[in-house]
Amino acid sequence: MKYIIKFFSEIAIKSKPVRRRFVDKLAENIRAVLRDIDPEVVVRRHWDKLEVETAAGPVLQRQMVDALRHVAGITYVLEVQTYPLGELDEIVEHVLPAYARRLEGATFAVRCKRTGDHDFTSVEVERQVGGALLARTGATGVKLKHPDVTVDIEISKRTLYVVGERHRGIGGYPVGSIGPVLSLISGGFDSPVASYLTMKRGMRTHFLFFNLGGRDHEVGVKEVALYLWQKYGCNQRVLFISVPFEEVVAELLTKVQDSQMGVILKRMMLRVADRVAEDLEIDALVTGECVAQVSSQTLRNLSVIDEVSERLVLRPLIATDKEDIVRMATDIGTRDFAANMPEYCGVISVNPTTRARLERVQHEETRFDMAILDRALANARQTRIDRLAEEELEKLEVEVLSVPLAGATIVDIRHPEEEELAPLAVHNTVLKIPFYELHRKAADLPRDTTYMLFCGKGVMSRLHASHLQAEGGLAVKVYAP
Ligand SMILES: Nc1ncnc2c1ncn2[C@@H]1O[C@H](COP(=O)(O)OP(=O)(O)OP(=O)(O)O)[C@@H](O)[C@H]1O
Repeated sequence: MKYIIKFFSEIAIKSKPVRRRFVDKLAENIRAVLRDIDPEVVVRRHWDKLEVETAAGPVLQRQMVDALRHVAGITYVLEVQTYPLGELDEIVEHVLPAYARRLEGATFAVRCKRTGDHDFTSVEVERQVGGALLARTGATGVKLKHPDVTVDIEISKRTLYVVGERHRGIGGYPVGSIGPVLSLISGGFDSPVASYLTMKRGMRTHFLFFNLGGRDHEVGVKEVALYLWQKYGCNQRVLFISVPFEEVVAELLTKVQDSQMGVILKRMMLRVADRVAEDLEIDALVTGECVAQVSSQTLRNLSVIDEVSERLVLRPLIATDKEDIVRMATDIGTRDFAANMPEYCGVISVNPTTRARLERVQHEETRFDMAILDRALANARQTRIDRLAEEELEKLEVEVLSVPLAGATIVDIRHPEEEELAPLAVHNTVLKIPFYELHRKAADLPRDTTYMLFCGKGVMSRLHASHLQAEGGLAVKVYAP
């Protein structure tokens, strides 16, 4: 099977060298994503498109299309058949089998895109193919505006491309083609969506989490970061950095006026983020803040917060309605994480200020022992995101087996969409509990059996297994075939 990858539309206005750089990056990302599914996959570069060729079977093909639909920088993935270009009537013979079934009872229009020198025009191809399809299929008629089916043909020099299914991509820029950012992620609805948007716009997005107290919260945030990276990150190397902030919280609770606490906590986060970013040579920070979403998210407060950072603070969601954010979270698959995120201890003012005054805030901060920030930074844990699970495993002994144990119950923790694409074929009893529900449902699982967690790549399952084991009570192993 061949696929044609249509670029993001903004590429049309780029200079030649910039265009080449973006296209190279996109090709590299596509290779990185598809190699996991088909190591033999071939990706070819053309000026106006990329071509992907695979000899994999239909199940893997579906997985490949699904993966491509989440690679930033792609507007369309077209399934195509290619033929050496012959005469006009030969074109008809190639198009007919690809469209006959879909045209049954439908209106259609033929669209032909042609590059190279030929002794016919695109319009002539459209007329000839259209006439033949009308005469030889069950189509009800030609309709140039809003047809039920568009018959897509491309002719490039001596090659004919007959386009079958067309899948919409997410658009944006290839991840890694724009500079890196450090995203402050807290696992609610907003910050994962903000991180997705920076990834989609081509920024290599590293994750920074402040642990305010609560292992469950940390595991939950790691999971959502890992999910975003696996689905949209194109295997780019990124870091997950976890900074212990319990001591900061304790200091704030004892030293700072209640109404100023929220703003000061965010200033403490930005101070640390700024230093982490400096070390990593990252120019911008990202947060999920949105003006007026909660009463303390005022422009005044945000500018007082920003005052401590030397770096640009990007807020991709600043003017987005909450319902649109939730819709985006649903579309990208992070909604369920947010809805199931374990409660965590935060610094919540009973009556937060909405008009922070810089002098007042600075005065409050004189009582705060800034050495605590140095300690938090010194104790930060920085892990390559693809190694998160190994790091968790180092802390605990969780057995990883490549074959299921007789009598064990396999828990398939993949996202339902992923599970549907490649159902698990084992003889054991299989429970389907998506990872975002596992924590909640684990409490009700009978204790008299061994559970083997399974996920596509073996990362999420390791992360969860060590977490469940740490909580005690369940006999858990990892099934990683
Ligand atoms: N514990 C944390 N670790 C990292 N970043 C955080 C943390 N808490 C808040 N932030 C950052 O500050 C922003 C605003 O914080 P706020 O408390 O309003 O977020 P939230 O409601 O906890 O979570 P979210 O923004 O993910 O919905 C977040 O979007 C996130 O970028």
